[in-house]
Amino acid sequence: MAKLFRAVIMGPPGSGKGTISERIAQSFGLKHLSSGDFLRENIAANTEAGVLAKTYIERGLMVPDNVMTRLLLPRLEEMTRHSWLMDGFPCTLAQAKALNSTCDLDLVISLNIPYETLKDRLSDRWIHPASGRVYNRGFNPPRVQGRDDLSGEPLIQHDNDQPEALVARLRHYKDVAKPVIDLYKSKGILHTFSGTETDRIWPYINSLLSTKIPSRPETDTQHIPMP
Ligand SMILES: Nc1nc2c(ncn2[C@@H]2O[C@H](COP(=O)(O)OP(=O)(O)OP(=O)(O)O)[C@@H](O)[C@H]2O)c(=O)[nH]1
Ligand SMILES: Nc1ncnc2c1ncn2[C@@H]1O[C@H](COP(=O)(O)OP(=O)(O)O)[C@@H](O)[C@H]1O
Repeated sequence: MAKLFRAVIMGPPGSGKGTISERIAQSFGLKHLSSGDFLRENIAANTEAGVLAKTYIERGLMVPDNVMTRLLLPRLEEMTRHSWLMDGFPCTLAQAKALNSTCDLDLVISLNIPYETLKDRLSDRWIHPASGRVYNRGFNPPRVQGRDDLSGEPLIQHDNDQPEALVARLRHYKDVAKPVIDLYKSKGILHTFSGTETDRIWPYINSLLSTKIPSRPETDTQHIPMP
């Protein structure tokens, strides 16, 4: 069996982690894992961790490190047969250290996007809450305005995507991400991409990954379901 590939994508809110992760998953057949999706699944299933996490998310707070690691690390340990790309975890140094003790990462992608760009994107971000599907009126609009493409259900905007809340979220991201980025830099696995447009950044990420993972064969395009 080919060697498994394990990668993490980091970046401030709105930097395009979700958008780029989907492209990586499609092009290279990695499983796209998202901390936000794991949390939403646990909340929907009323698990102990989900009930606890909900109380933080509802208040716009980060979920405590021990809840995140208890939730995610066992799921990652189970993934012995698939290469994966994790989006949204680790967020803090404590999470990164816990992940380190569970697995060896091959690569970390860090997105470096100017504040003005983030502000513009997020103030125009529309979300389908049930699935986490994300739209942007200019970049990837829904087929019918205000409606999810697959379910037809209404799209919503997050209060914390508005400029006032965004400044605080970005400051917080910078503070907590810095030691994580430094850790991965010191391990020699950090690759930083800067720019204002996902479509301009993507070719660089694509060619970096092409040197590390074989491209997905044309015929093998089916979606791999979550375990
Ligand atoms: N205009 C524009 N919008 C983009 C571009 N790339 C992504 N977006 C949109 O910007 C918003 C944020 O992108 P996401 O992929 O959700 O970013 P994220 O880093 O996962 O964000 P968080 O989930 O908040 O951490 C979405 O509405 C995207 O559709 C781009 O190059 N240009
Ligand atoms: N690694 C993490 N550590 C702590 N909390 C997290 C983590 N990932 C996600 N969360 C929590 O889950 C919420 C939803 O995450 P996500 O879907 O990535 O969206 P966003 O960051 O855009 O709100 C976050 O606002 C945060 O409260």
